[in-house]
Amino acid sequence: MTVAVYLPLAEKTQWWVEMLQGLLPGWDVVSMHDEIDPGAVTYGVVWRPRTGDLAGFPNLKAIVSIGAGIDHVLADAELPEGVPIIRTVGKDLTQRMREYVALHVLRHHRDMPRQLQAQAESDWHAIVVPVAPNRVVGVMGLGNLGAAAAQTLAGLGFDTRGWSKSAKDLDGVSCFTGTGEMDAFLDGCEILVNLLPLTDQTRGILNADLFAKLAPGACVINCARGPHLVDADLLAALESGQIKQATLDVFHQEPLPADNPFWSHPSITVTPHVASQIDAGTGGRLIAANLKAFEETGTCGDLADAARGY
Ligand SMILES: NC(=O)C1=CN([C@@H]2O[C@H](COP(=O)(O)OP(=O)(O)OC[C@H]3O[C@@H](n4cnc5c(N)ncnc54)[C@H](OP(=O)(O)O)[C@@H]3O)[C@@H](O)[C@H]2O)C=CC1
Ligand SMILES: O=C(O)C(=O)CO
Repeated sequence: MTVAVYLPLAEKTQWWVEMLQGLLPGWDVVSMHDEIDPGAVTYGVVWRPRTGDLAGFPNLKAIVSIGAGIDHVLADAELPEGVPIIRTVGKDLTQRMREYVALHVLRHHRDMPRQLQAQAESDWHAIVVPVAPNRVVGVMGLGNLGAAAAQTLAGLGFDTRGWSKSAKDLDGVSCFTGTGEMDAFLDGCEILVNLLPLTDQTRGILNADLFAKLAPGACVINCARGPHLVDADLLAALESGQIKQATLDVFHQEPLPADNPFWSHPSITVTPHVASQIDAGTGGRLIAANLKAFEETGTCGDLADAARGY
């Protein structure tokens, strides 16, 4: 078996090649940054593949996304049809996202940005906020990450809501389903967390119309994909006060260009796509396990649905 690996940075790709080679004895693991024999490649392991690379492998059995999302694979305009896509999910990734969401929800809940501003002004400004059960938080997307994040927030005592495409039943979380229940989900929501996959249905979902349905002065945390957000609508909603604060981990263009106004906006916290980053250690083991299972059985537990988009 030959596994061809691609990440935009050649150095990082090499790091994954070495990790996977150690975990897949007897297999060949190569970098797509090097010259390779396209006919030998049976598996592609990719993050943001270059258009046409995967189409150049005539014997491809499956494509592995180095990540939970598969939008970056589906973005390849020449993606070979019908080749299964395996995503990478696991408990370390879920744990990391739980931590990120808890950190930023608590930060907004306790109004830390205002508290830090007071400290900078040597101002003994005691901010009293509602207790968590009186704070409505909502999580969009109740998959591996969203469900875990919502249950973490419920465990902290928040009045927690979740929204997904199909009906869910999660302990401590009020679940809303589909477009029909979206307005009820958003109504009165004070802190909104986005953990949806990027699809044709969800692109641009964080827009002026949605912001207007939240509680006035709500906070928004986007830790899914940059194109979920209409950037100009967020800036306008911050200007009007409808949105008080935002935490953004993902962006239309990554790395976020130095001249992007988000960097210096007083009400925006920027993190560089680190909410739940996969490392070659944990991720490598998950990917190697999926590749071995797929090779032996023709399937594995983490198959994505390309037609659905996630
Ligand atoms: N910033 C970071 O570091 C990371 C970001 N991510 C992002 O997080 C996203 C979510 O990951 P994960 O939890 O594993 O995804 P899953 O595929 O497990 O879950 C997706 C959830 O979104 C729901 N959903 C999809 N489309 C719609 C829609 N149109 N309306 C309502 N709900 C919808 C699904 O509903 P249903 O259950 O009914 O199908 C499901 O509950 C990834 O796609 C990726 O973009 C992932 C990892 C790290
Ligand atoms: O797993 C994903 O989809 C990611 O965005 C990893 O950073």
